[in-house]
Amino acid sequence: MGYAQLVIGPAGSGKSTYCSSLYQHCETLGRSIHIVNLDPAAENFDYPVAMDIRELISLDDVMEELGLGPNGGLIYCMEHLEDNLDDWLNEELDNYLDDDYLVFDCPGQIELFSHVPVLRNFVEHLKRKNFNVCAVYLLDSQFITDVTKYVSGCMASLSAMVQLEVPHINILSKMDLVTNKRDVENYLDPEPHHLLSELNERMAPRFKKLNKSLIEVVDEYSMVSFIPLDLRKESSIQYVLAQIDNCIQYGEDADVKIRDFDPDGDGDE
Ligand SMILES: Nc1nc2c(ncn2[C@@H]2O[C@H](COP(=O)(O)OP(=O)(O)OP(=O)(O)O)[C@@H](O)[C@H]2O)c(=O)[nH]1
Ligand SMILES: [Mg+2]
Repeated sequence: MGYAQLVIGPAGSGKSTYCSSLYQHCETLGRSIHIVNLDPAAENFDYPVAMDIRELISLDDVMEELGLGPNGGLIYCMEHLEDNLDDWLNEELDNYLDDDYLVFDCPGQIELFSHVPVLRNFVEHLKRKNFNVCAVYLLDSQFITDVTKYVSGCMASLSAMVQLEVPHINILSKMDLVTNKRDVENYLDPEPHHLLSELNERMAPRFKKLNKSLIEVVDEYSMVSFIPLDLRKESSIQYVLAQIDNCIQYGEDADVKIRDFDPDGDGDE
């Protein structure tokens, strides 16, 4: 059984920074973790890259040879990855052991988890390879400065959740940029009524019915809950990681192993 986090979220929401902080955190703990770059456009990394999509395909080549723009080029690269799950990805995964923990740093283009099936097929593939997978959706804390932004961020997260069908954790990133902590409280686990009245206040009266439906959708999926992440604090990273580990049952199996392991070798329990 392997373990995997798929780190997704809008462009610039802090996915790669989260990955590198997570790597450092685990390194301090002496815990093994491997970060995989799935962004064919990424150039600089603050973490050791365990696997790299750029070894399979380069965005620059695609743009140049096929005359595609950056976003079309990215979709092309990701579809190429999809076509190569059985060979390239499997070969790469063969380098890892059963218990390994992989973190996939994804590109930020929203279409990858809204309407293109690439990531879904990627996740399905990992599941078939016996990985417990969790989607980790990062939303920039600046989204809470405006309720309309916040709701659109929630909808994007929801569409990822519906598309991917794996356990899903929402994180509010860049908490160091939030000056008024009380503002945040209202958005971590918000009251639907509260959100609705704020939306109504913010938007023209003719949107009232739409607002109500939107909030109902978000509420019915009961997914609007965010864990705040402040990368300056080890305790914050630790808390987020514990929630994710719990979600993919990491550690539970390890406990079983430790219990099953009989150091005396006499077989008595
Ligand atoms: N203040 C602050 N800035 C952050 C934090 N995390 C990321 N940033 C900044 O936000 C910008 C984007 O961060 P990235 O980690 O590259 O975001 P990303 O989600 O990987 O971006 P894409 O891969 O392009 O979608 C960078 O300038 C980071 O320095 C944080 O916790 N606090
Ligand atoms: Mg990135």
